[in-house]
Amino acid sequence: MNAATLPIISLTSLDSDEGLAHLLQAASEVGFFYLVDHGLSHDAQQGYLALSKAFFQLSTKEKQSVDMIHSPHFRGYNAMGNEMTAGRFDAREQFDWMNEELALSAEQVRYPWQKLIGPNLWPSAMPKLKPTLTKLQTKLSDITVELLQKLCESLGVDGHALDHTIGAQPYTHAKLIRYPAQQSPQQGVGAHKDPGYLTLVMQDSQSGLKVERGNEWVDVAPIPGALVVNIGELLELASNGFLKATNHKVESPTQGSERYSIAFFMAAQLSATVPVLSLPPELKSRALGPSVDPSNPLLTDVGNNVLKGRLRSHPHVTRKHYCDEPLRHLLEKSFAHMPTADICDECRV
Ligand SMILES: O=C(O)CCC(=O)C(=O)O
Ligand SMILES: [Fe+2]
Repeated sequence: MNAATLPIISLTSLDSDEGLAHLLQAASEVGFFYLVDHGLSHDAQQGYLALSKAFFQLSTKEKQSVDMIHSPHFRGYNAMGNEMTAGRFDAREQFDWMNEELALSAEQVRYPWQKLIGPNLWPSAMPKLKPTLTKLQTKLSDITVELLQKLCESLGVDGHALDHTIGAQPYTHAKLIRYPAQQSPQQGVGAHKDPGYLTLVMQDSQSGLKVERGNEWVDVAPIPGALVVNIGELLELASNGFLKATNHKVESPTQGSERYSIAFFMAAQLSATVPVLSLPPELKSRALGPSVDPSNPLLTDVGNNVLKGRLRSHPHVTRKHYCDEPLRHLLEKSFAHMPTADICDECRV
């Protein structure tokens, strides 16, 4: 499969039954597609990617001033070698931001996922980063909310069937990402599924993103102006496995040219539990349940499903902020059904 055969969906085509049928096919058979006519122009995307490049060109000291190690809320900068996927280090540096919020006090934290709530870290050396990325977050959030409603319609349920899990605004998490060129192909990010409802990826002109199809890894080559969409674990759960959260990974570039991307993850509110939608009979009989992987159980309680990924991806942040009592005990309760040390090998949760 290549760029020509990965489905291309126009957001403005989704008012018609034909458009919805095309969407349903892409989301259920592939779990990955290109989105066009979404309102974020190619030039605007290039502007955001250029800003991202400028961020990564800041001095090490400036980037370290917003290092994620300072944030129990998993926000900020990660240098190369600070992220693990599928038990191996990823060859990428990145800057993460989420909904801008106030942190809860220690007494208010009853569940470990509540530690995800908090402020972002913004570098003082780049004052325009905060307003620009906040604007992008709003735009991408609006696109995903509209797309989620269209996916519900395509499944034959009320377009607003999942709105109550989102409330006034979804949980959003975004990353600026730089994959430096390597001597030989390396794990830019290892094979994984995304935890939320939907992910949007903006890519520069450098390939590297690959999606699993059968036993093959196929390229998701950049198409100018198109956003890449993939289905996350929460949507696989809500559709009882009818829609697929597909494994994907990024291979580092090798020919002297680095790769930039921006990934945007949209989920229900962290406090929500994702319902299983009542699909019409013709789809219900083909929804065979979500995938079962003992090392990666899909959790309908959104906060835990999101936290599971963050704790495993950034073990240095986990060790610094989550391994001491009383949080360690709460973590153990939240993930009691998972194998020991699957979340954190330091505190053995
Ligand atoms: O950089 C990309 O193209 C995709 C990144 C990704 O899959 C992720 O961060 O979850
Ligand atoms: Fe991903």
